[in-house]
Amino acid sequence: MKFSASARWKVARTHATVLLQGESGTGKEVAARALHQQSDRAQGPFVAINCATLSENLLKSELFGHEKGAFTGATERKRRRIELAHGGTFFLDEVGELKPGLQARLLRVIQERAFERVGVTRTIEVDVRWIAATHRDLRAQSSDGSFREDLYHRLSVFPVRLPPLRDRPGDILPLAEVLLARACHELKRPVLGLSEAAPRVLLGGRWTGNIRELANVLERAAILADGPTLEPRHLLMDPSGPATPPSPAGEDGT
Ligand SMILES: Nc1ncnc2c1ncn2[C@@H]1O[C@H](COP(=O)(O)OP(=O)(O)OP(=O)(O)O)[C@@H](O)[C@H]1O
Repeated sequence: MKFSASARWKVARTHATVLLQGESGTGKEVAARALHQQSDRAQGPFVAINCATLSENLLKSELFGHEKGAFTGATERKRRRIELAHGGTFFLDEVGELKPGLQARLLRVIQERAFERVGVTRTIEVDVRWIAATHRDLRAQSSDGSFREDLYHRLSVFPVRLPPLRDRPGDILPLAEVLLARACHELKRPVLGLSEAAPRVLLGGRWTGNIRELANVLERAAILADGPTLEPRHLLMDPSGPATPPSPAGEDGT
């Protein structure tokens, strides 16, 4: 399913659940924050959790919190992230990594807009807008049984695919300018300009790490460049990734 850019901004203003799909580094978290900022919840909290980095138990406790005495070591009541997101947006990153038990609990929260803290039966109502992201094919996962089909349908009310950078070469240079300015700003140095030869090198990259890789290359370049201009020799690309054509001798000033 493909939606135009204007359709994507229409959905930002709604409460609809959005599923962002794309390779690592394509900007899923940036898109989730932008959707939140464009919504009428912008003044509310934006709470994120990465489902791939925590163990199942820790993730359960982080998401739902627990009541004092719910298990050994639970010495005090903990409000956790779903409660903290009340009135705002909850961003579930790498949702395809959720284990089946947590998938079931999450489905209940999304369907019933309420949940129970670990250790209590009293339900807590929450008003949360859900945005989920994954680098996996969640539809395929739901077909092969590794992801609940009902949860997949709940999450993919409005699916948005973020294409890899190599499939949108027209975005490379505009993004490079923004990322270079950001890197220079962080390094507290005047913003560098691109030399005449630098765009060819940037456009020749494979960018398997997508925008994140582009940002890293430009940050390194901003550290290395000592004049006002960024030259091809400052662009240290990952040798396993880019397919940069060799530059004619002397073109980059080396
Ligand atoms: N539109 C954009 N403009 C400027 N920078 C961007 C844009 N999109 C992404 N970036 C930058 O690219 C990097 C990766 O973005 P982000 O973390 O959103 O990607 P992701 O798809 O969520 O990655 P992962 O799946 O690995 O978590 C970040 O440094 C982010 O600031």
